[in-house]
Amino acid sequence: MTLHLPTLLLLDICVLALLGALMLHAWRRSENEATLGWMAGMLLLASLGTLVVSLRGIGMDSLSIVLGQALLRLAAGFGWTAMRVFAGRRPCWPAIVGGALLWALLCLWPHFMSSLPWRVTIVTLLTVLYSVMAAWELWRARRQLQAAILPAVALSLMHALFCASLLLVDSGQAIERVWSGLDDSFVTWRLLEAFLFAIGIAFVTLAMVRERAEVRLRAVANCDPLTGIGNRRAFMASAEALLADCRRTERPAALLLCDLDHFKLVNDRHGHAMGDAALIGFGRVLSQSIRQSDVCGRIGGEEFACLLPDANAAQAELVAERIRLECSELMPDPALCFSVSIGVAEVAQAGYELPRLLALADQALYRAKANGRNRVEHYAAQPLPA
Ligand SMILES: Nc1nc2c(ncn2[C@@H]2O[C@H](COP(=O)(O)OP(=O)(O)OP(=O)(O)O)[C@@H](O)[C@H]2O)c(=O)[nH]1
Repeated sequence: MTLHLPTLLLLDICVLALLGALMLHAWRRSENEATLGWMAGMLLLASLGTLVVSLRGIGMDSLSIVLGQALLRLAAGFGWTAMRVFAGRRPCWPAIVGGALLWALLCLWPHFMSSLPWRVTIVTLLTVLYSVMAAWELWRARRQLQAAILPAVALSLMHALFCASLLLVDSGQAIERVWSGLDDSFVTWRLLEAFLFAIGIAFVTLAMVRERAEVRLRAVANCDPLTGIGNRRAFMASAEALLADCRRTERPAALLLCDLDHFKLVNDRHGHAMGDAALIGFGRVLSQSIRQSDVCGRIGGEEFACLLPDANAAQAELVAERIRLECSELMPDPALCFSVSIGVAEVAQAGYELPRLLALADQALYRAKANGRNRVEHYAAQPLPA
């Protein structure tokens, strides 16, 4: 099959420009997510570079060769930087413009300018280099990227491989034939591959940016902004899932309901900033006192909850006692009498229903408050104190 080169060039220029404009729009809408800005730059530069390259043959050969290829190398530098900033690294300007500069400098050398194999070799090597660098930027940061990066890595490596293999079989002879008037499908296939790569990498980048934004939004929606531990919504969802797992595997579980004592006094006497610091400190004590398999959260103003799988009431009371003791050491001023009351309930009494477990733990908490605060009580089916 032979593709019509002028049609392909026109399509390439228009589609890249359109994609670049759409990417620019996505960049502005995403509150300036830098990856999209660099990707928009890559697409627009690629469109412009292709336009300048296509001017060859109408009396502007030198301009087309030097400027067109320099713009395309700059586009490759922008594409690499899009992946680099997505991976959390800063743009490196010398390397971004390095490819285009090297190209322009080599073009000052008449022997290089007159040698098509040399020109094609350098252009291809620079493309391969930027593509491999883009894949490497993503791969080295893969554990913290919170998005599926494999499509982008695979696309970049396939692009590099394709260009490298063309270099091995051609070294510019096909281009010579095309521009001297002979039709050759070889160059059109190369152009088509670059075109498809640009479209593919643009969509894959959009998907990566979107996926990461969703993961971050979900984390924000589930996190209590003051203490940094889970909020009520996150606690309820995780605890429900954990309880369902315990029910399925017939494991015990216990729930701790913690309420800071006389917290209104802390705020009234020492100000809200001190109250906030106490809440932050308690959140830290709580998350450090439990195992990784447990879940905890701030479920109200000064109310916190923990679900402990594989623990009965006696084991849960030990954990609660540890939390209570650590809490009493939180405040530097002993006059503050900063303490916590904790109610404990277990699934042996409440069953595997979270609302029932919370209700029984709440009754135990009420008993702890009524019996003088700064203590741990577990649920007992006795009448509550008045
Ligand atoms: N600083 C601060 N205070 C909060 C926050 N959320 C809730 N509070 C305060 O926590 C206090 C809770 O007071 P109460 O419900 O009367 O309970 P308490 O004073 O702890 O008394 P007991 O629970 O009976 O020991 C209120 O003064 C709330 O304003 C917060 O995010 N920061």
